[in-house]
Amino acid sequence: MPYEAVSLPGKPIAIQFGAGNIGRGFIGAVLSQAGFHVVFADVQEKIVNALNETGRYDVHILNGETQIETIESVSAVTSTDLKAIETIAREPLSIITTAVGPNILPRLAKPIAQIIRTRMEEGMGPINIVACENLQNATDKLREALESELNDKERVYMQDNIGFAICSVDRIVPPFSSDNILDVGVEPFFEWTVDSNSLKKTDPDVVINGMHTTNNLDAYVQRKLFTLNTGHAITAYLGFLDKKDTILDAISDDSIRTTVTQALHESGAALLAKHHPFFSQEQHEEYIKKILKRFSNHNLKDEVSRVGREPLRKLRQGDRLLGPVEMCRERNLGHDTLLLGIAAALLFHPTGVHEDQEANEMQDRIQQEGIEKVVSDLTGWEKDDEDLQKITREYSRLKSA
Ligand SMILES: NC(=O)C1=CN([C@@H]2O[C@H](COP(=O)(O)OP(=O)(O)OC[C@H]3O[C@@H](n4cnc5c(N)ncnc54)[C@H](O)[C@@H]3O)[C@@H](O)[C@H]2O)C=CC1
Ligand SMILES: O=P(O)(O)OC[C@H]1O[C@](O)(CO)[C@@H](O)[C@@H]1O
Repeated sequence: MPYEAVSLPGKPIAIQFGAGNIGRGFIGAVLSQAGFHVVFADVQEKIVNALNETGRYDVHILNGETQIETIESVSAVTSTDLKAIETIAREPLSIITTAVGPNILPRLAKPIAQIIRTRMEEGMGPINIVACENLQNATDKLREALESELNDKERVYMQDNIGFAICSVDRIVPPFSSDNILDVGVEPFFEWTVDSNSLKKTDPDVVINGMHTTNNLDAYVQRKLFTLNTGHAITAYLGFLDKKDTILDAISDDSIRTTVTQALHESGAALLAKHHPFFSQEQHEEYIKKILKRFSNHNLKDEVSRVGREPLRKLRQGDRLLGPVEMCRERNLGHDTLLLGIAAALLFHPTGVHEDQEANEMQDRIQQEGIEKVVSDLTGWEKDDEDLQKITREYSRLKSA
């Protein structure tokens, strides 16, 4: 179905790339509730058509009661349809957000470059781009991909007119089953924190309720990634080894809960050392408790296979597993439980419907090259590094358990 201009008098437009769980369940919903008409750009035709046919969907807040928020004033385009993308670029656009996954993000360079090009040709003013992905500096990575799509003149326009704001995005939105393919199920908690220093003033200029801005973004990003995501990943990997299906099953196991709590205290000590006085020991203790409570939400069916997905990405330097370990190493702080979490990640290998391409690739590499070489490549450490040896010992122990 061809895209038609939205042209809603007085209504600013937001484009949300990715109409998946976070796109519909969090960022798109916040933007719609803040007064935007939200155009989702996705590659799934079924979702694009359904959004255009109904122009609304329901967000089910999974808190044990029936609480539904209806999200209205939404439509959609196919993200590869550059003609449609060009049409939206001419509208009163003020923000572009993404939630497609870190590995897909560079593919958005083409459609977003089209938007920038069109706006330059039309002499249009500033807009902001915020990549909402579980990846440190995701927005910067998108900007780098855009730079290679644009010519010199377009790059200058981009520098002057496009705000690239890094953010931290926190809401657990697992897949949800419902008669309506557009409906999503979300946990009640949400926190979207955006770097205020990078945002440009747009016309129309909109205050976005639900989007918190700060000039200390680094601390927010690392606190979230190295606590929520670190704890979630270790729960998933230990749960997988213990044949648990869901995060709830895994975190309800005393032994797994104790290990995850210990890992979060190791990571927490490094976060406090780095970011004090941004948050205090007491505040961080509360933050950890709250996260463990969120993992224990009986109304979420969040499978360990989803939370553990793409283990090689999660094992990259600076991500949720090696990131806190590096912070501990730099400060001489204990991190043995985090190393155990890494060993568990290296054994992640779901099969059947949950089969994971990266997990398969990781297992093939371990089989062909040996565990020491793989850990050395992932971490950048020498084979005789004490921590590398600890990981391989834990790996062998868990493997034979
Ligand atoms: N689900 C969650 O609870 C959270 C996810 N995140 C992050 O949000 C991002 C998205 O995750 P989910 O929403 O869970 O994934 P998802 O798989 O539910 O959604 C991704 C969407 O992107 C679409 N997509 C794929 N290629 C595309 C392209 N070329 N152009 C436009 N759309 C495309 C897919 O069709 C899908 O609808 C990831 O970076 C994830 O780490 C962050 C916080 C929470
Ligand atoms: O989306 P990723 O990076 O694969 O990791 C799954 C993670 O994303 C989340 O869905 C939300 O932060 C967490 O539930 C989980 O830690």
